[in-house]
Amino acid sequence: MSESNIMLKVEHISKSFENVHAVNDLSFNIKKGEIYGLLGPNGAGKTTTIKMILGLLEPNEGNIDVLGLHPERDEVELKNRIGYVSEEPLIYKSLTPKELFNFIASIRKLQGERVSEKLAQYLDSLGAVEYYERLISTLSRGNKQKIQIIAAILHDPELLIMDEPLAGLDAKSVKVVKEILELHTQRGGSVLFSTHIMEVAEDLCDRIGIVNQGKLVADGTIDELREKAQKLGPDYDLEDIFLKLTDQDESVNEIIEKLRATMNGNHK
Ligand SMILES: Nc1ncnc2c1ncn2[C@@H]1O[C@H](COP(=O)(O)OP(=O)(O)OP(=O)(O)O)[C@@H](O)[C@H]1O
Repeated sequence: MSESNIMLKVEHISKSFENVHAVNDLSFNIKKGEIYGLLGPNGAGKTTTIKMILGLLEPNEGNIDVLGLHPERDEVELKNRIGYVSEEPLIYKSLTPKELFNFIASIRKLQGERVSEKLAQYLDSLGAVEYYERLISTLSRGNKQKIQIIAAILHDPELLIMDEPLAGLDAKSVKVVKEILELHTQRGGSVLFSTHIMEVAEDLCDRIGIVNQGKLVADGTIDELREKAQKLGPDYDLEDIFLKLTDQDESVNEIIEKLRATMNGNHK
């Protein structure tokens, strides 16, 4: 694949907060039409990585190239060409979805029948029509998340960046969002998303980067990671390799044993 097909290039980035090494020498890239998942346990450094890609945090070291742009220097152009779904859907609480989409349409200069048709279709597919004119602050977490997803994708961004996008969504909405992402990549769009759930990454991603303690401990297609897992033993699957690479395999059993011992002790 040629260089021009690389939509995001992250090279050796690091970020520390006082004495916490949140991200440590992390590199990966995303190609055109690809869904790339950053998979890691809580606190692995996924959100910090995403914030550096968006220019919301400055890396201490390393380089980031997003669609040929610099995250901080080219902030305005970047905003027009990417879509972002944050971990916490807290934006524009004092508006209704209708007001929010009117606002987005005006700042992004989105007009015409095609945009209205797409918006109506997204709202309908995600069951959001019924709360279209209710204040966003009064919506449930999952319903706020749906509005945030539509807001991020309505302008057909070349790169969609999503931090735990399926958290809080019901099964039907998860299916619809997956379909929206598939259609987005079929049209040549790319997606970066973070998750701590292996099944979500396996189901959705063309490639996965496994992150642990700020480092990329594995990177590859599902098949490549599956091959890696099988090298560990005949019964190893993707979940096993994820748990092993993120040091969660043995520690969880120890934690459960200690928990049981303490709780049972308390009842004596
Ligand atoms: N502003 C900050 N100040 C201090 N430490 C921070 C800050 N932001 C993140 N960290 C620390 O950096 C590490 C990585 O956090 P980050 O939010 O990137 O992880 P994550 O992989 O997104 O986790 P989760 O799945 O729980 O959202 C954690 O130890 C976190 O406490």
